[in-house]
Amino acid sequence: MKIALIAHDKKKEDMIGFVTAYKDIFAQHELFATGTTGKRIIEEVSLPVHRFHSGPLGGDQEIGAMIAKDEMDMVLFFRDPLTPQPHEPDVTALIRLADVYQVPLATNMGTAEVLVRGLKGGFMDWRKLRDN
Ligand SMILES: O=C(CO)COP(=O)(O)O
Repeated sequence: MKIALIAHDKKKEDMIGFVTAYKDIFAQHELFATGTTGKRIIEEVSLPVHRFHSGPLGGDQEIGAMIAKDEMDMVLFFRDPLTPQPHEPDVTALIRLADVYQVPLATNMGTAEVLVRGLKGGFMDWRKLRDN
């Protein structure tokens, strides 16, 4: 599966801890990330990650483009709801596209945990349901 990993600055420690905790699962999938999030995962968790631009420079939109092409299977986006983001429209657009295409999207660690465990269990039939 293709999984996008994105974390706002104040959530990056959480993302590193989360990916480390579930490294055995993530290692079996193809990982994509916005620039700084991806760099930290590569350096601190030692997993291969395809890095896009940093979020404020278009990374969210690049991941959104993959969603629009039906090339992304899951998005784990640890948002910081307490800090204004200069690229808030891009963040909103990414979440909107996930809803348009019904791609599983977590915006916090609690939901991400359920999705990743679901991934391990093979609970990924949403395309079959969506495309009926
Ligand atoms: O801003 C982001 C998502 O909106 C994340 O971007 P970085 O991973 O480059 O910090």
